[in-house]
Amino acid sequence: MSSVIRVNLGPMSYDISVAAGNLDRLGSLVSSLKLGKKALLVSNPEIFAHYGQRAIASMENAGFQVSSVVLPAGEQYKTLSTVQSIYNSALEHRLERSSTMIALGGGVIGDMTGFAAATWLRGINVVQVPTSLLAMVDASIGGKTGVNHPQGKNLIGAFHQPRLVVIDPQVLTTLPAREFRAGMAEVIKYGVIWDKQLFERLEEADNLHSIDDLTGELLTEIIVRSCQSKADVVSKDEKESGLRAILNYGHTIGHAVESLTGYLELVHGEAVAIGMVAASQIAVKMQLWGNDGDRRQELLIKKAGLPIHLPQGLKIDEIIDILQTDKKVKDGQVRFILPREIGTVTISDRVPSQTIADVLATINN
Ligand SMILES: NC(=O)c1ccc[n+]([C@@H]2O[C@H](COP(=O)([O-])OP(=O)(O)OC[C@H]3O[C@@H](n4cnc5c(N)ncnc54)[C@H](O)[C@@H]3O)[C@@H](O)[C@H]2O)c1
Ligand SMILES: O=C(O)C(=O)C[C@@H](O)[C@H](O)[C@H](O)COP(=O)(O)O
Ligand SMILES: [Zn+2]
Repeated sequence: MSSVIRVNLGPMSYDISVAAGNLDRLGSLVSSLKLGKKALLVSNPEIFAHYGQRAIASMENAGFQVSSVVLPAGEQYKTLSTVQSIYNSALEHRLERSSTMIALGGGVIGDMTGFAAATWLRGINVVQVPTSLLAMVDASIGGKTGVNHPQGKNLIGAFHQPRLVVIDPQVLTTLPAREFRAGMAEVIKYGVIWDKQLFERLEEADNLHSIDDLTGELLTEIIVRSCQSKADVVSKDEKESGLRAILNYGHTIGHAVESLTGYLELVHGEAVAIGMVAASQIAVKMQLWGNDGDRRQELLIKKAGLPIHLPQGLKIDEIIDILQTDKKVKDGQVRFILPREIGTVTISDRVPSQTIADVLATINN
């Protein structure tokens, strides 16, 4: 099964192509964009070892001159100094304004490559080739690019849309199970914020722990529905002036927890799962939604083997403090995305600090 989802942004519109075997079609897919002939492939050691040569061969067969740069793996390396290595490589290989950076990897590689492309020569092309479930359903789409600051997650960045997103679900066979589960957190997010039918499809599955729990058809359906949800939202509000903030469901607390644990204890999707549990309980306390929605979400999060409690050793005051660095803060008010019913959320800047503290205490280990 193959699908093409369109992100509609006027002249900056682009396709998300989802099909088994797409990695070997990368060159011909990029060729159809009529970009310059030089390309820089950015990856990390493990992903490059699995898929780098296939991606390069496909690009070269389509007539591109391809160079590559391999960055260290891990969220702790999503920094300006790692991006510097991409700039160095772009300089060494004389990338031009018509050239293309190819991000082959998870969200960390995607965010950094996107940011390098947004800033090199004041902006060159980027094609996203996501290899983790999380990057396929979320990070590769929508043009949020950037790196972490020591004081907070994704504080440095730019909006820079890809020219194309190329998804090959077959590469998920080598993705570690923990990373698969992390991707499921963002999938569940779409079910809660936008796509009730997706939520119900997930509820029907016996297990969501690993790729082996799903048929190939269900996996593709989950990827395509998630990409469609993100494309719908981004097409309506590219730069998060309103609606797009709903994609941040679970991220207010999630980012705080990631940042406070130095990006070493939890992966992004796990932190988002904890953040969704917190946001849901806040919504229950504020009588925005009932216990049933909260229970159904928690069941799904558990079914995906994701955490529902804060990691040990975090101080609630510190979490509340760091919420002030969240990008959604407006006039000093922390904004939360809160569920109302499965498939519908609301944005609120009226969550009392005591409610946040009470909920954090409840989910503290
Ligand atoms: N820009 C956005 O809109 C957006 C959206 C969501 C998340 N993000 C960002 O994405 C990052 C998280 O992305 P992630 O979960 O992909 O983490 P990641 O990029 O760290 O990848 C997770 C791990 O899986 C490995 N991996 C990836 N694909 C593989 C494959 N096919 N086979 C074997 N190993 C593979 C990677 O090497 C890495 O060790 C965070 O920095 C988060 O902030 C950005
Ligand atoms: O695309 C968006 O918009 C999102 O919020 C998607 C999130 O899953 C993602 O983690 C994003 O990077 C968070 O954005 P930020 O602006 O809070 O850093
Ligand atoms: Zn996220």
